[in-house]
Amino acid sequence: MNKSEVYLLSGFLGSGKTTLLKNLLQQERLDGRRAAVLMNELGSVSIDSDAVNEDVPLKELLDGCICCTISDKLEAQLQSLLIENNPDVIYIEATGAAHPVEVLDAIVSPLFADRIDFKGIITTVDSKRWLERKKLSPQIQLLLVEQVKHANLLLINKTDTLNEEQQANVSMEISLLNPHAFTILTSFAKVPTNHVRKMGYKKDLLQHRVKVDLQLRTFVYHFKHHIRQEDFENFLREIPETIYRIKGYVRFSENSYPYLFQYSYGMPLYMKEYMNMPLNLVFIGENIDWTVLNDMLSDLEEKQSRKIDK
Ligand SMILES: Nc1nc2c(ncn2[C@@H]2O[C@H](COP(=O)(O)OP(=O)(O)OP(=O)(O)O)[C@@H](O)[C@H]2O)c(=O)[nH]1
Repeated sequence: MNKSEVYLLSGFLGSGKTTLLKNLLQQERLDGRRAAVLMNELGSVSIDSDAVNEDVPLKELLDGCICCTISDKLEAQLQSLLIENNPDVIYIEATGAAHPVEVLDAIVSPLFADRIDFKGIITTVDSKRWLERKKLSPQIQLLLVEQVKHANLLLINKTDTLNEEQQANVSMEISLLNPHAFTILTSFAKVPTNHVRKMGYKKDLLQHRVKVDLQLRTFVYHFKHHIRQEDFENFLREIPETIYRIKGYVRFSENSYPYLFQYSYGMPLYMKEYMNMPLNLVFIGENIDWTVLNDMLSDLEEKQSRKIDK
Protein backbone atom coordinates (compact mmCIF):
# COMPACT_ATOMS: atom_id res chain seq x y z
CA MET A 1 0.00 0.00 0.00
CA ASN A 2 1.24 3.49 -0.84
CA LYS A 3 2.07 5.94 1.90
CA SER A 4 -0.30 8.88 2.19
CA GLU A 5 1.25 12.32 2.20
CA VAL A 6 0.06 14.32 5.19
CA TYR A 7 0.07 18.11 5.42
CA LEU A 8 -0.92 20.13 8.44
CA LEU A 9 -2.61 23.47 7.82
CA SER A 10 -1.96 25.78 10.71
CA GLY A 11 -2.57 29.47 11.27
CA PHE A 12 -4.59 31.73 13.45
CA LEU A 13 -8.40 32.00 13.33
CA GLY A 14 -9.55 33.58 10.10
CA SER A 15 -6.09 33.65 8.49
CA GLY A 16 -7.18 31.65 5.43
CA LYS A 17 -6.74 27.93 6.22
CA THR A 18 -10.09 26.89 4.79
CA THR A 19 -9.56 29.07 1.72
CA LEU A 20 -6.18 27.37 1.26
CA LEU A 21 -7.74 23.94 1.74
CA LYS A 22 -10.32 24.64 -0.98
CA ASN A 23 -7.57 25.73 -3.40
CA LEU A 24 -5.45 22.68 -2.65
CA LEU A 25 -8.37 20.27 -3.06
CA GLN A 26 -9.22 21.83 -6.41
CA GLN A 27 -5.64 21.38 -7.61
CA GLU A 28 -5.43 17.81 -6.31
CA ARG A 29 -8.58 17.01 -8.26
CA LEU A 30 -7.03 18.44 -11.45
CA ASP A 31 -3.88 16.39 -10.80
CA GLY A 32 -6.01 13.25 -10.41
CA ARG A 33 -4.90 12.58 -6.85
CA ARG A 34 -7.24 11.23 -4.17
CA ALA A 35 -7.37 13.66 -1.28
CA ALA A 36 -8.94 13.32 2.15
CA VAL A 37 -9.50 15.89 4.87
CA LEU A 38 -9.44 15.90 8.63
CA MET A 39 -10.85 19.01 10.21
CA ASN A 40 -10.68 20.14 13.79
CA GLU A 41 -13.01 22.87 14.95
CA LEU A 42 -13.40 24.20 18.45
CA GLY A 43 -17.18 24.45 18.41
CA SER A 44 -19.61 21.55 18.50
CA VAL A 45 -21.09 22.40 15.10
CA SER A 46 -19.15 22.01 11.92
CA ILE A 47 -18.88 25.25 9.95
CA ASP A 48 -16.04 24.80 7.51
CA SER A 49 -16.94 21.32 6.28
CA ASP A 50 -19.12 22.84 3.51
CA ALA A 51 -15.83 23.89 1.94
CA VAL A 52 -15.10 20.26 1.12
CA ASN A 53 -16.89 18.58 -1.80
CA GLU A 54 -19.00 15.56 -0.95
CA ASP A 55 -16.77 13.12 -2.82
CA VAL A 56 -13.72 13.97 -0.70
CA PRO A 57 -13.52 11.74 2.40
CA LEU A 58 -13.82 13.98 5.43
CA LYS A 59 -13.49 13.30 9.14
CA GLU A 60 -14.24 15.93 11.68
CA LEU A 61 -13.10 16.48 15.22
CA LEU A 62 -15.43 18.90 16.92
CA ASP A 63 -15.58 20.47 20.32
CA GLY A 64 -11.97 20.49 21.35
CA CYS A 65 -8.49 21.20 20.21
CA ILE A 66 -6.43 18.39 18.66
CA CYS A 67 -3.52 19.20 20.87
CA CYS A 68 -5.11 18.84 24.28
CA THR A 69 -8.47 17.16 24.56
CA ILE A 70 -8.99 14.96 21.55
CA SER A 71 -5.65 13.63 20.36
CA ASP A 72 -6.78 9.99 20.78
CA LYS A 73 -9.78 10.65 18.58
CA LEU A 74 -7.53 12.20 15.97
CA GLU A 75 -5.41 9.06 15.93
CA ALA A 76 -8.53 6.93 15.39
CA GLN A 77 -9.92 9.21 12.66
CA LEU A 78 -6.64 9.30 10.82
CA GLN A 79 -6.27 5.55 11.01
CA SER A 80 -9.76 4.99 9.62
CA LEU A 81 -9.11 7.43 6.74
CA LEU A 82 -5.96 5.46 5.92
CA ILE A 83 -7.66 2.08 6.07
CA GLU A 84 -10.99 2.95 4.41
CA ASN A 85 -9.81 5.40 1.78
CA ASN A 86 -6.06 4.92 1.31
CA PRO A 87 -5.80 8.48 -0.05
CA ASP A 88 -2.77 9.90 -1.88
CA VAL A 89 -2.87 12.91 0.36
CA ILE A 90 -4.49 13.97 3.63
CA TYR A 91 -4.88 17.60 4.64
CA ILE A 92 -5.40 18.25 8.32
CA GLU A 93 -6.85 21.61 9.23
CA ALA A 94 -6.13 22.35 12.87
CA THR A 95 -8.03 24.92 14.90
CA GLY A 96 -6.40 28.31 14.86
CA ALA A 97 -5.75 27.92 18.57
CA ALA A 98 -3.46 24.90 18.28
CA HIS A 99 0.25 24.79 18.97
CA PRO A 100 2.08 23.08 16.07
CA VAL A 101 4.28 20.75 18.17
CA GLU A 102 1.27 19.41 20.08
CA VAL A 103 -0.69 18.84 16.89
CA LEU A 104 2.23 17.05 15.25
CA ASP A 105 2.45 14.89 18.30
CA ALA A 106 -1.16 13.84 17.85
CA ILE A 107 -0.73 13.16 14.12
CA VAL A 108 2.30 10.88 14.04
CA SER A 109 1.24 7.73 15.79
CA PRO A 110 3.70 4.82 16.01
CA LEU A 111 0.79 2.54 15.06
CA PHE A 112 0.64 3.80 11.50
CA ALA A 113 3.85 5.80 11.18
CA ASP A 114 4.89 3.61 8.24
CA ARG A 115 1.64 4.39 6.39
CA ILE A 116 2.10 8.16 6.32
CA ASP A 117 4.65 10.51 4.87
CA PHE A 118 4.37 13.65 6.96
CA LYS A 119 5.36 16.45 4.60
CA GLY A 120 5.16 19.43 6.89
CA ILE A 121 3.30 22.37 8.31
CA ILE A 122 1.82 25.12 6.16
CA THR A 123 1.03 28.22 8.19
CA THR A 124 -1.23 30.94 6.86
CA VAL A 125 -0.70 34.38 8.35
CA ASP A 126 -3.29 37.12 8.14
CA SER A 127 -0.86 39.86 7.12
CA LYS A 128 -3.04 42.72 8.34
CA ARG A 129 -3.60 41.09 11.70
CA TRP A 130 0.13 40.45 11.93
CA LEU A 131 0.90 44.16 11.59
CA GLU A 132 -1.69 44.93 14.23
CA ARG A 133 -0.79 42.04 16.53
CA LYS A 134 0.32 44.26 19.41
CA LYS A 135 -3.39 44.86 20.03
CA LEU A 136 -3.85 41.14 20.83
CA SER A 137 -3.25 39.50 24.18
CA PRO A 138 0.34 38.38 24.95
CA GLN A 139 -0.72 34.69 24.76
CA ILE A 140 -2.21 35.12 21.30
CA GLN A 141 0.82 37.07 20.11
CA LEU A 142 3.03 34.22 21.32
CA LEU A 143 0.88 31.65 19.54
CA LEU A 144 1.11 33.63 16.27
CA VAL A 145 4.90 33.67 16.60
CA GLU A 146 5.03 29.92 17.39
CA GLN A 147 2.87 29.14 14.36
CA VAL A 148 5.27 31.13 12.17
CA LYS A 149 8.43 29.68 13.73
CA HIS A 150 7.41 26.06 13.25
CA ALA A 151 6.12 26.33 9.69
CA ASN A 152 7.77 24.58 6.78
CA LEU A 153 5.87 26.71 4.28
CA LEU A 154 4.57 30.18 5.14
CA LEU A 155 1.80 31.95 3.31
CA ILE A 156 1.65 35.63 4.11
CA ASN A 157 -2.00 35.89 3.18
CA LYS A 158 -4.50 38.69 2.62
CA THR A 159 -1.85 40.83 0.95
CA ASP A 160 -4.70 42.53 -0.94
CA THR A 161 -5.47 44.33 2.33
CA LEU A 162 -2.00 45.94 2.54
CA ASN A 163 0.00 48.43 0.49
CA GLU A 164 3.39 47.50 -0.94
CA GLU A 165 5.40 48.96 1.91
CA GLN A 166 3.32 47.11 4.49
CA GLN A 167 3.71 43.87 2.52
CA ALA A 168 7.50 44.32 2.52
CA ASN A 169 7.49 44.91 6.28
CA VAL A 170 5.46 41.79 7.10
CA SER A 171 7.55 39.74 4.74
CA MET A 172 10.78 40.91 6.38
CA GLU A 173 9.53 40.35 9.94
CA ILE A 174 8.29 36.88 9.16
CA SER A 175 11.39 35.81 7.26
CA LEU A 176 13.52 36.93 10.21
CA LEU A 177 11.46 34.82 12.60
CA ASN A 178 11.65 31.77 10.37
CA PRO A 179 14.43 32.06 7.80
CA HIS A 180 14.23 28.38 6.85
CA ALA A 181 10.69 28.17 5.52
CA PHE A 182 9.68 29.09 1.98
CA THR A 183 7.66 32.28 2.32
CA ILE A 184 5.09 33.28 -0.26
CA LEU A 185 2.93 36.40 -0.39
CA THR A 186 -0.61 35.35 -1.26
CA SER A 187 -4.07 36.70 -1.78
CA PHE A 188 -6.89 34.27 -1.01
CA ALA A 189 -4.22 31.66 -0.23
CA LYS A 190 -3.45 30.97 -3.88
CA VAL A 191 -0.34 28.84 -3.96
CA PRO A 192 0.85 26.42 -6.64
CA THR A 193 0.89 22.80 -5.46
CA ASN A 194 4.51 22.34 -6.54
CA HIS A 195 5.51 24.76 -3.74
CA VAL A 196 3.40 22.75 -1.34
CA ARG A 197 4.82 19.39 -2.37
CA LYS A 198 8.40 20.66 -2.01
CA MET A 199 7.50 21.79 1.50
CA GLY A 200 10.65 23.68 2.25
CA TYR A 201 12.97 20.70 1.88
CA LYS A 202 16.09 21.91 0.16
CA LYS A 203 16.40 20.38 -3.29
CA ASP A 204 19.77 18.67 -2.76
CA LEU A 205 18.58 17.16 0.52
CA LEU A 206 15.52 15.78 -1.16
CA GLN A 207 17.61 14.15 -3.87
CA HIS A 208 19.74 12.41 -1.30
CA ARG A 209 16.67 11.48 0.72
CA VAL A 210 18.32 12.87 3.82
CA LYS A 211 16.09 14.33 6.46
CA VAL A 212 18.50 16.97 7.70
CA ASP A 213 16.65 20.16 8.31
CA LEU A 214 16.69 23.23 10.43
CA GLN A 215 13.00 23.01 11.12
CA LEU A 216 10.50 21.04 13.09
CA ARG A 217 10.27 17.59 11.54
CA THR A 218 9.21 14.09 12.35
CA PHE A 219 11.33 11.02 11.91
CA VAL A 220 10.37 7.37 12.24
CA TYR A 221 12.76 4.57 13.14
CA HIS A 222 11.72 0.97 12.72
CA PHE A 223 13.50 -1.56 14.94
CA LYS A 224 14.20 -4.95 13.42
CA HIS A 225 15.70 -6.35 16.62
CA HIS A 226 15.49 -5.95 20.32
CA ILE A 227 18.08 -3.85 22.09
CA ARG A 228 19.53 -3.56 25.58
CA GLN A 229 17.66 -1.17 27.86
CA GLU A 230 20.93 0.19 29.25
CA ASP A 231 22.17 1.06 25.74
CA PHE A 232 18.87 2.76 24.99
CA GLU A 233 19.10 4.83 28.16
CA ASN A 234 22.64 5.89 27.23
CA PHE A 235 21.32 6.87 23.81
CA LEU A 236 18.67 9.09 25.46
CA ARG A 237 21.39 10.89 27.40
CA GLU A 238 23.22 11.70 24.18
CA ILE A 239 20.41 13.05 22.04
CA PRO A 240 20.04 16.80 21.43
CA GLU A 241 17.69 18.90 23.54
CA THR A 242 15.78 19.93 20.46
CA ILE A 243 14.17 16.51 20.32
CA TYR A 244 10.90 17.44 21.98
CA ARG A 245 9.01 14.18 21.76
CA ILE A 246 9.66 10.50 21.22
CA LYS A 247 6.97 7.87 21.33
CA GLY A 248 6.54 4.37 20.11
CA TYR A 249 7.37 0.77 20.86
CA VAL A 250 10.69 -0.73 21.71
CA ARG A 251 11.67 -4.26 22.75
CA PHE A 252 14.42 -4.84 25.24
CA SER A 253 16.48 -8.01 25.27
CA GLU A 254 15.59 -8.51 28.91
CA ASN A 255 11.81 -8.88 28.20
CA SER A 256 9.65 -10.87 25.84
CA TYR A 257 7.07 -8.09 25.25
CA PRO A 258 7.56 -4.56 23.99
CA TYR A 259 7.27 -1.35 25.96
CA LEU A 260 5.31 1.70 25.00
CA PHE A 261 7.89 4.43 25.33
CA GLN A 262 7.00 8.09 25.84
CA TYR A 263 9.50 10.91 26.09
CA SER A 264 8.49 14.50 26.47
CA TYR A 265 10.95 17.36 26.80
CA GLY A 266 13.56 15.13 28.44
CA MET A 267 11.29 12.96 30.61
CA PRO A 268 11.15 9.24 29.68
CA LEU A 269 8.26 6.92 30.58
CA TYR A 270 7.99 3.16 29.96
CA MET A 271 4.78 1.12 29.95
CA LYS A 272 4.69 -2.62 29.42
CA GLU A 273 2.56 -3.86 26.50
CA TYR A 274 1.17 -7.39 26.66
CA MET A 275 0.94 -7.94 22.93
CA ASN A 276 3.20 -7.54 19.93
CA MET A 277 3.27 -4.02 18.55
CA PRO A 278 4.96 -2.49 15.49
CA LEU A 279 8.40 -1.51 16.75
CA ASN A 280 8.21 2.05 15.43
CA LEU A 281 9.71 4.95 17.30
CA VAL A 282 8.51 8.40 16.26
CA PHE A 283 10.64 11.49 16.89
CA ILE A 284 9.64 15.14 16.76
CA GLY A 285 12.43 17.65 16.82
CA GLU A 286 14.05 20.69 15.40
CA ASN A 287 17.55 21.27 13.96
CA ILE A 288 18.28 17.56 14.01
CA ASP A 289 20.52 15.60 11.68
CA TRP A 290 18.24 12.59 11.39
CA THR A 291 20.91 10.52 9.63
CA VAL A 292 23.10 10.72 12.75
CA LEU A 293 20.15 9.68 14.91
CA ASN A 294 19.36 6.84 12.54
CA ASP A 295 22.97 5.60 12.81
CA MET A 296 22.92 5.83 16.59
CA LEU A 297 19.82 3.63 16.74
CA SER A 298 21.06 1.08 14.23
CA ASP A 299 24.30 0.89 16.26
CA LEU A 300 22.23 -0.13 19.28
CA GLU A 301 20.68 -2.93 17.25
CA GLU A 302 24.01 -4.06 15.82
CA LYS A 303 25.69 -4.02 19.21
CA GLN A 304 23.02 -6.34 20.56
CA SER A 305 23.01 -8.72 17.59
CA ARG A 306 26.82 -9.02 17.78
CA LYS A 307 26.43 -10.04 21.43
CA ILE A 308 23.89 -12.71 20.49
CA ASP A 309 26.14 -14.09 17.72
CA LYS A 310 29.09 -14.54 20.10
N1 LIG B 1 -9.45 40.05 1.71
C1 LIG B 1 -9.09 38.79 1.85
N2 LIG B 1 -9.90 37.93 2.48
C2 LIG B 1 -9.50 36.63 2.59
C3 LIG B 1 -8.26 36.18 2.07
N3 LIG B 1 -8.13 34.86 2.36
C4 LIG B 1 -9.26 34.50 3.02
N4 LIG B 1 -10.09 35.56 3.16
C5 LIG B 1 -11.38 35.61 3.83
O1 LIG B 1 -11.17 35.58 5.24
C6 LIG B 1 -12.19 34.86 5.89
C7 LIG B 1 -11.57 33.73 6.71
O2 LIG B 1 -10.96 32.82 5.83
P1 LIG B 1 -10.89 31.24 6.15
O3 LIG B 1 -10.23 30.61 4.99
O4 LIG B 1 -12.22 30.75 6.54
O5 LIG B 1 -9.94 31.29 7.42
P2 LIG B 1 -9.65 30.12 8.47
O6 LIG B 1 -8.22 30.28 8.88
O7 LIG B 1 -10.04 28.80 7.91
O8 LIG B 1 -10.61 30.51 9.65
P3 LIG B 1 -11.02 29.61 10.95
O9 LIG B 1 -11.62 28.36 10.42
O10 LIG B 1 -11.98 30.50 11.65
O11 LIG B 1 -9.78 29.43 11.73
C8 LIG B 1 -13.13 34.36 4.78
O12 LIG B 1 -14.20 35.26 4.68
C9 LIG B 1 -12.25 34.42 3.54
O13 LIG B 1 -13.00 34.60 2.35
C10 LIG B 1 -7.42 37.13 1.41
O14 LIG B 1 -6.32 36.84 0.94
N5 LIG B 1 -7.89 38.40 1.33
